[in-house]
Parts: sequence; structure tokens; C-alpha cells
Amino acid sequence: MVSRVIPVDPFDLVIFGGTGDLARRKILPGLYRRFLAGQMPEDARIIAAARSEMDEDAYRAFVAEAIAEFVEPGHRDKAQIQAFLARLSYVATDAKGSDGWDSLKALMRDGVVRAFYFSVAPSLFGALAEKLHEYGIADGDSRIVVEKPFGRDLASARALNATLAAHFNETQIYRIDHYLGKETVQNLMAVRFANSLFEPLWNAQHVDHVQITVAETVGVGGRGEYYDRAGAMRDMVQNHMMQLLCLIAMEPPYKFEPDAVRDEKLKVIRALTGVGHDEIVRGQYRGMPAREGRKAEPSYTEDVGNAHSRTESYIALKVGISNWRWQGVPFYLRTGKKLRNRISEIAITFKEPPHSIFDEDDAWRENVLAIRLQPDEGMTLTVMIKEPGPGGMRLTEMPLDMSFADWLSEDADIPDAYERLIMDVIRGNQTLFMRGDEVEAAWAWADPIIAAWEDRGERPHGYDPGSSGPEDALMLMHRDGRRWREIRG
Ligand SMILES: NC(=O)C1=CN([C@@H]2O[C@H](COP(=O)(O)OP(=O)(O)OC[C@H]3O[C@@H](n4cnc5c(N)ncnc54)[C@H](OP(=O)(O)O)[C@@H]3O)[C@@H](O)[C@H]2O)C=CC1
Ligand SMILES: O=C1O[C@H](COP(=O)(O)O)[C@@H](O)[C@H](O)[C@H]1O
Repeated sequence: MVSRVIPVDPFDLVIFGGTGDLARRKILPGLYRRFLAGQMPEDARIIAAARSEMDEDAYRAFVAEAIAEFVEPGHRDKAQIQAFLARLSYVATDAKGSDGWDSLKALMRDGVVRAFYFSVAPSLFGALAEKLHEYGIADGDSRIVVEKPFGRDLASARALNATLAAHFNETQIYRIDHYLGKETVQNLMAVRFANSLFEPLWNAQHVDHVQITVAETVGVGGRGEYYDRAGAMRDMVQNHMMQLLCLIAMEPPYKFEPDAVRDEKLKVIRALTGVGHDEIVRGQYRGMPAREGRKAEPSYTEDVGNAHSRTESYIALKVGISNWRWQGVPFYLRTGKKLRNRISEIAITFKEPPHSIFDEDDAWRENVLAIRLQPDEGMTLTVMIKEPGPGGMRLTEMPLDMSFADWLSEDADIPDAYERLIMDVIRGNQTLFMRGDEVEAAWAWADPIIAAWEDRGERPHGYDPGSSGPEDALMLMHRDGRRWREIRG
């Protein structure tokens, strides 16, 4: 199957923080891929802004290097890269001062979509919103894209919402959560709401439990300072995993339309139960001495340069949803750095049939619908069948496996999360962006959980890099007579 490319309207996209890590690794290579795919109209322009003094040629050289490093070799076409670079300008601009703002204003065109991507430290989000207003650069149709983290608790998220709301309407604010831009995450909604097969089973009567796993093999990398103030709960659970949970648990929206979808997600967040002391396990990766042929690996505390850190690089928790559909169904969430494999998946385990007509030996095994976000995006439904052959009526598990890559043609155009979301901003489609009240509700749930472990002065459990996380996390499920799925590669 070949995917369709729908060009967007002409735009001026300003990337504040255009020299930063996110712009270099994700935003600019992503925009180049959209250009290559033919999604950018002739007169689309990208204007980068940051404090560093550099001319247009120097900035274009910087972007050319980013493309060379982060775009797949098959997509690096010299002529196309030059044509893309010709769309770029750079204006040295200080979010906190007056430098650059007049020049930026002079560059902006009328009659095209104006979008401003805040890819800078969160402490500058408010200042940028104010400057865009003060210099009259943003108009009533302009859009701002706000990176994560959106606050570090309910109070700071509320304050940021209020600052942005002083200058922009909610319909102009695009709070980005790149998980919502992942292909399979959207597929989740298609699977649920475009088929009559699953929805009748999607409730407490038929679902035993849900597991959501986001396992990473990387450590905190160069983001130690930020991460040590955040930890896995703030970095992953309050936002990305919360969004996944919402898409699994929400009621069918009346339409695939921004507020209809976001209203339903909000109801899920508001119905989340608290998480008790014994329903949560936090971990921190240990270091590894040098072994045969392998270098020594630093511990979490060495990575963040804080020997006394109590921040978690791993978290597993059990949460419920107090509503008619999900009463009594546990949702188990876990995420961590330096784990065995990189895998993100959602697994829905269905209940056993009410009565088994087969022998005890052939005890029931589970029907599981596993939705893989990465790698090898796709879905597997495990069903029970008769073991083939003459051995009598013996049961065995069989996976009904669908890998999206197998289905799509090799040259299919699947935008990555950032590409898709930026194009949605230009189109003015907020469906895959978080609304202000959603973010606040998610913090209102997370805050007391974080406060409780801080009050207890709890230290995270150690775990070895390359493992599945702390041993204690196993107990979280064993106690309930269940087990985590393997973190398989
Ligand atoms: N990097 C990542 O993997 C991820 C990042 N994010 C979020 O994206 C945002 C950007 O992160 P990242 O790219 O890593 O950050 P970096 O520190 O790498 O880049 C920051 C950018 O902001 C610019 N900047 C700093 N101060 C000012 C100022 N006063 N006025 C104008 N520009 C300024 C810097 O350029 P200069 O110094 O020249 O001004 C630079 O371009 C953050 O909110 C982060 O939380 C979210 C998810 C992942
Ligand atoms: O937002 C973040 O996400 C990444 C994981 O994203 P993925 O698309 O690679 O799964 C995580 O590493 C980072 O800590 C977090 O801030």
C-alpha cells in the first residue's frame, strides 16, 4: 500500500531554539523529509531564531550537517537538500531581551500561516509568548507550538497556561506530546473505532488487565540536569504514558475531531484512581564495571552528577479507572532507562472463557492483543488453537501477527512523530495535541503520588543496566496473580 501526501498551506514557521538539540535531531531533519515528500508548498519558509550570532550561510551549513547525520542515506539528495536549505533563514533573537525582534517582525509575511515553535527551555516559554505579543508578530490566526515539559506540577502548569492564555486563545496553542504523533498510536484509535470487532470486548467484563510498557536502552544522556529534576514519572508517565492510557480507555468520541477526542481523554484522567504506596516501584540504574570486551557503564548518579540523587530512572505502577467501563481492571504502567531492549507496547489481556471444555493439561492461556509502538510497529493477537497434527485435542497459542512494515510498500511515506505533528500545526488540526485542562488534570493526578514518596524520603531500588528493571517491580504483578510481559527485542 502506498500512502498519500496532502500538501499544506503556505507558511512561515519560526523555530525558537533553532540551533538546539531537538531542532538539530528531530525538527529540521523532519521538515526536510516533509519537503522531500512534497508536502511543503513552494512558498513555505522556515526561520530559525536563537541568541547565537550567525549568518544565513552558517545556519544553512548547520542544517546540512544535521540532515547528513539524522536523515537516512537513501533520502539525502544533494539537489533536494540545496532546495530545502534555500527555504531557511536565521535571525539572532533573544527571548529575554530586545535583540532580533524587529528583524523577525520584518521577515514575517501576511497571508500565510504563521507558526512559532518554542523549542527552548521551558523557563522561556512565557517570555516568548509575551515578546510575540509585544512586537505584534503573532496575529489572531498564529499558532504556537509548546514543547515539553509543560510545568513540573499542577501549580506551574496552571501558571504557564495562564501566561499563554494572556496572549493566545486555546485554539492557537499546540502543546506537543510526540507520542501522539507516532503512527501506531493513531492506529490505536483506528483499531478501536473503525472496527466492530474489538469495541464490544473493550470493558471490564472482558478485559482482565492492561499493560503499558515504554522501555528504553539509553540512559539519561546529555540531559542529566533536566532529568534529575524530573525523573521517569514527570518525564514519561504524566505525559506520554498518560496519553496512551487515555487512548486505550476513553469512550468513543462522537467524531474524530480535536475537542471531541480531548473531552473523552480528559474524562479518563479525571477518573484515575490514586496509587498507593505498595502499588508503585521506583528504580535507579546501577553502574557496570568493565567486562570482557565491554566498557564500564556509569551509574545513574554518575550520569547526572548527583551522588545523592533519589530520582527514579524506572517506574512501575498500578492504577485503576473509576468508571462504568473499567471498574476493577488494573492498568499496569512501566517505563525506564537502560533496560534490556527498546520496546514500547500496549498489551490488553482478555479474561478466560467462563468454562473450559478441554483437559486440565490444556489449561487456558491468555488472549492478548499487543499493540507495538516501536520498534517493528504492528499488532499481535494471541489466540488459542488446536495443536496441528495427530496428537489429539491439545491446545496451543498462535500469534496472529500484523507488522505494519510488511503491509506498506518499501517507499511508503510514513512521517515520524515530529513531522506529522508539525504538519498538523500548519493544517490547524489540534486533535493530536494536549489541551490545557488535560495537562492540568494529569498533574493533579501525579502530584500527590510524587509528594507521597518525597514525604517518605524513599530511595529508588537499584537495577542493573540491561535488565528488566528492579526485582520488586515483579511483585507488583505477582501479588495479583499476573506477570509482566517480557521486554523482548
Ligand atoms: N532534546 C530533546 O531530546 C528533547 C527536548 N525537549 C524539549 O525541547 C526544548 C528544547 O530542548 P533542547 O533542544 O534539548 O535544548 P538545547 O539546550 O539543546 O537548545 C536550546 C535552544 O534555545 C536557544 N536559546 C537559549 N536561550 C535563549 C534565549 N534567551 N533566547 C532565544 N533562544 C535561546 C539556544 O540557542 P542560543 O544558546 O544560541 O540562544 C538553543 O538553540 C526544551 O523545552 C526541551 O525540554 C523535549 C523532548 C526531547
Ligand atoms: O519525551 C521523551 O521521550 C523520549 C523517548 O521517546 P521515544 O520516541 O524515543 O520513545 C525519552 O527518551 C525522553 O527521556 C523523554 O523526555
